[in-house]
Amino acid sequence: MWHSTSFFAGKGRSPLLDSPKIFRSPFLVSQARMLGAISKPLARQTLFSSHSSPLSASATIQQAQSEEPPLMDTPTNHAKLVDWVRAQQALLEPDNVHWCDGSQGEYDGLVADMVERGVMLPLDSNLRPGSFLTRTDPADVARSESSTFICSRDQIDAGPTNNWVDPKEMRTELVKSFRGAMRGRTMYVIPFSMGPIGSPLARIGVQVTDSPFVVVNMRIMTRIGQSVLDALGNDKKFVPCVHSVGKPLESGDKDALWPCNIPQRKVVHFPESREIWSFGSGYGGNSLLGKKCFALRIASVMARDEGSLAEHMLILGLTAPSGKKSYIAAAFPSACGKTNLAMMQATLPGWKVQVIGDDIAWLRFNPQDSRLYAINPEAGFFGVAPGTSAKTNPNAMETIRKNTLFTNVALTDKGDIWWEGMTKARPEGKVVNWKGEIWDASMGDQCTPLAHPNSRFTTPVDQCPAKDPAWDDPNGVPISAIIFGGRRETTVPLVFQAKDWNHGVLIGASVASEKTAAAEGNDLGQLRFDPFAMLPFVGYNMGDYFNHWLSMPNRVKDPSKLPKIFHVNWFRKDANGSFMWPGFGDNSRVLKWMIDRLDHPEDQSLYTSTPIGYVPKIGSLDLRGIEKNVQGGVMEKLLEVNAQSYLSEVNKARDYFKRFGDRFPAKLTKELDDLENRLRNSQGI
Ligand SMILES: Nc1nc2c(ncn2[C@@H]2O[C@H](COP(=O)(O)OP(=O)(O)OP(=O)(O)O)[C@@H](O)[C@H]2O)c(=O)[nH]1
Ligand SMILES: O=C([O-])CC(=O)C(=O)O
Ligand SMILES: [Mn+2]
Repeated sequence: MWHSTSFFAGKGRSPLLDSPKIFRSPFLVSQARMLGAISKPLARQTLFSSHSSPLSASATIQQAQSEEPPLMDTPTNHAKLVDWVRAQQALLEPDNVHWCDGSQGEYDGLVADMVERGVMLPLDSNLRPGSFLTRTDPADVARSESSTFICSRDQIDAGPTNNWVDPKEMRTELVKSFRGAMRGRTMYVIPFSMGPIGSPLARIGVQVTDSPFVVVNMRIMTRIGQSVLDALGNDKKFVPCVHSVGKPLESGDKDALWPCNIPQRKVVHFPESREIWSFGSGYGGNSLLGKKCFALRIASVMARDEGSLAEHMLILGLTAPSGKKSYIAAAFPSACGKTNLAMMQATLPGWKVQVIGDDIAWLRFNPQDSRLYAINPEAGFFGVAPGTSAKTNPNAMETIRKNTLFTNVALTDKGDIWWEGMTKARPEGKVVNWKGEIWDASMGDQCTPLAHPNSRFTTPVDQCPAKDPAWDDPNGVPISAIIFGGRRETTVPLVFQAKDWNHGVLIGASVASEKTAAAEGNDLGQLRFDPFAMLPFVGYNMGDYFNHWLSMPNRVKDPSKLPKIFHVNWFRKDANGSFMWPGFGDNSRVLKWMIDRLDHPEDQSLYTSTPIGYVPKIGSLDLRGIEKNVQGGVMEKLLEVNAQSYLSEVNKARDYFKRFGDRFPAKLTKELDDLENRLRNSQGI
């Protein structure tokens, strides 16, 4: 039963611990077996000296020759993988090595251990079964863009938007940081698949980590374990990923609840050898290496080389009242509404939205039908908690009812979670905020916000009541429309459509947004360019990335089948600072307009042609049921295109694009010139 006092002590006794299941956990058995199998034959010194540096050994992983035959007891006969794991063991010097099999027993065992140590707090088993709260170190709460590096051989290939360090120098620095980094800890080996196992669009990675918290999160966010090793066979390629919290334990040291090493934190990518090294942070975007590091930074490089795309996009299935289904992908910067749009409960009668993915899309052309097919490489949602409520996102609320890992949210005295925006009023009674401070109503605004603005939930897609039947279709779904968007208080209308593909690429390249809490920094709310919502995630020169997008029409037999491109802005504000558009489920009205445009491209009652693209005629948006919210000129304002303001946008964009030098495509300069001319003509200047 629930005892609130145990929470406030920070060491809730898990209902799991009372279950004899834990003590018979197959995890412990398998761990013992693996430890014996792996660590015994490996004398650290011999191994270490057998490679001049395990880092350079892994750099040449594709050519590496195994110097010893694969050990019979490893769960794989993939010689290069075994060799690589041994090299990491030699470098990192963990006390134990555990190959993750991905089983429920393994997960339960790791969770039980973290509960016992107070790292994870079990929530009330009736209110929130199988769910836990973790509080991170207050300095480790978001992606750290200043310590994220793309270490291409030549600096120009990382481009002006990425941090770059010479790869040789970086490798020397990494050896310094990583040598002995796992002393006193267990090294977990996580084989993971991005995309349904066996899908032609899926790719495999193997992450070693000393964080059991990362293991349990990876099990929700990706497909992990033995089935992945089976898919890898004896010689298929994998992306090697090394992660350490960067806090080795010497004997007698007491471990921190959230070990990390902020001063030395770095998230490093080697695009040519397709490797990832992350040190010092346990926060999701820095430590779940399948997500931003692999599925975007490394995968964008692979996509460039293969003629496909790896994008920071949600994928949704939209069903019209006629039953006709379309799939839409949308790129918005971090914390700008992807999860909400993907899980939306449409307020427009007869329309239904279902989710395929909420953050990342891998897209590839099918030569047979010239259409772009997308998969969600992930298996879970790592969603922003604040603002999520039964009103704004009922599907998310239903998804997180059970088996969910919460990070940096507030804890109520009922043993449930809370965050700003979940309910209008704060919970009654005592609440522990994300820093562990106790708050009650008598304290007013102290200890606020109660949940960190970038607090998150980790939860399986499979639990989402709005999951699309094709969400894990190994062949992906055909995309009809691509949407770009950002958080813009002014200037940018609710929705407009690109005139053609190249104009659409300019629209993607010009995405700008007010900064959110998803990345660290003191510049919250400031406008920054975030091309394609990929600024922190492109693994190569962004100028080349623009070119790659421009090349898409040449890659298909029938370019008329390319998705149509749109831009949206849910975040326009009025003079009082309130959002003008109701947003959330009402965004279905904008999706419907897009489908109307696709179905009836010649119907002039649907749009006005403006210098920035096609904007809806007011009457063409279905506003039944929300007329009151948008009366008194609100719709006119939301759809207004102010040429003066847009000319100043063009100037800012021109200035921003200068940094790409001769890697900036001439075709985009032409698009920008054309846009400027259209705006000037409309003004008679
Ligand atoms: N006003 C308004 N706010 C929205 C809308 N959609 C989402 N938000 C808010 O924007 C914040 C972030 O939304 P998410 O859907 O989690 O953003 P995301 O793009 O998935 O974020 P990442 O996971 O960081 O990539 C939340 O606080 C939402 O409540 C909308 O249509 N209107
Ligand atoms: O990567 C993360 O930490 C979370 C996320 O989705 C984003 O920031 O876009
Ligand atoms: Mn994201």
